[in-house]
Amino acid sequence: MSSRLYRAIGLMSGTSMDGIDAALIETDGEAHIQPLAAISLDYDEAVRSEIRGAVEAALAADAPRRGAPFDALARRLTLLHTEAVKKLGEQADIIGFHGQTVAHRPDRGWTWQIGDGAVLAQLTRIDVVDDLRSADVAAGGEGAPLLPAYHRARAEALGRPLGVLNLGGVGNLTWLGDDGALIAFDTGPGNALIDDWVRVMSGVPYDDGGRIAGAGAVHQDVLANMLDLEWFDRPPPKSLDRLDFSTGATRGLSAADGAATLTAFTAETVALALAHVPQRPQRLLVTGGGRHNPLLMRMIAARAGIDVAPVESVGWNGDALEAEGFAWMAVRHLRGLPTSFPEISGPSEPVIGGTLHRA
Ligand SMILES: Nc1ncnc2c1ncn2[C@@H]1O[C@H](COP(=O)(O)OP(=O)(O)OP(=O)(O)O)[C@@H](O)[C@H]1O
Ligand SMILES: CC(=O)N[C@H]1[C@@H]2OC[C@@H](O2)[C@@H](O)[C@@H]1O[C@H](C)C(=O)O
Repeated sequence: MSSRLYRAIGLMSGTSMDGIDAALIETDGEAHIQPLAAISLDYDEAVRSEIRGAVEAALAADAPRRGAPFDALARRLTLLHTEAVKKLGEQADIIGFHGQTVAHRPDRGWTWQIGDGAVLAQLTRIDVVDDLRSADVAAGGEGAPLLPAYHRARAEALGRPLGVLNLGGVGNLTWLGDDGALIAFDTGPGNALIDDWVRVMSGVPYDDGGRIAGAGAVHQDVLANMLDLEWFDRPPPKSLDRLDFSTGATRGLSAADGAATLTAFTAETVALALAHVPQRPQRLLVTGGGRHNPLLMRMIAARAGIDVAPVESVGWNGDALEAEGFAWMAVRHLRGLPTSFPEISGPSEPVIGGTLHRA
């Protein structure tokens, strides 16, 4: 018997803090997945800087808490997510609302995304599932990454072994073996360090096309120092907070050399990640904003010794994939199906994540 199909909207505002991706899919929360529409809504600089402030304030927190600066920002972000739903302009049965991560501390027993699901449900008149990570952490998981389960569902017909690499603010890898095995974990900074560096050194939000780094030279000594970290050897499951890595090691370099060195570092973290999988993937499909950086893509191919291609090469939309994944998870929540898994984020058993807010 076939399951009911839902029209589901997913809303993702990632660790790059650049805006909201919204996607509409038709799905049963299992193998039937039909992407229908997608839009992005960029944050203006005032919102970005407010989020950066909250992320820094959250660093010192012992636990998620209310109060300044989080409550005002949460209200503002909820309104912007409502706007994103309006911009998408589609009716839906359910919204999967990720929220803006301000801190991710599974080692302290919590992960913290802000945004108010109950208010979003009232304003959009659509039921909302939010807080999709906390139950996983409560069950002993990392709370991230979650998307690999969606990659598995989307990649059913693709050849194995296969790698899917997300280059957002933070990077994460999904490895699908030919025997049905799956290994997934955060790899290191995606674009976060490159973004942080060029914002301070060149006054731009990101290194468009890798052009700043392309004019510089990689400082091998600095790179070697940055790579000398026990974290890379640690077996999965593992996940990262956006601020777990910093640009401190490149201080003193020119804008171009620093960008080149941080781009090489990011590529090396992918090569190191591939050491954790038992078979080299036939190819690495790249999603997230980093696939728009040709220098980063070339460096990954060279340093990891692997064919690299954007996910568009298999017909996926790399700007919408995360939002689609949270739409799919919201439907799984409604159907009582798990949204996170021991082989991915490491909970003791499959977990149904999320909190449902009725419109
Ligand atoms: N044309 C481009 N050239 C270089 N880099 C780009 C380009 N376009 C986007 N990016 C990079 O992609 C980033 C945004 O990526 P994405 O939207 O996948 O992040 P996210 O959704 O916040 O990530 P996360 O997976 O951490 O949640 C930008 O901050 C920038 O670094
Ligand atoms: C805590 C948090 O927001 N983590 C994000 C972040 O961005 C990329 C990487 O770090 C990944 O672990 C996760 O997002 C994706 C969507 C995931 O859960 O699969």
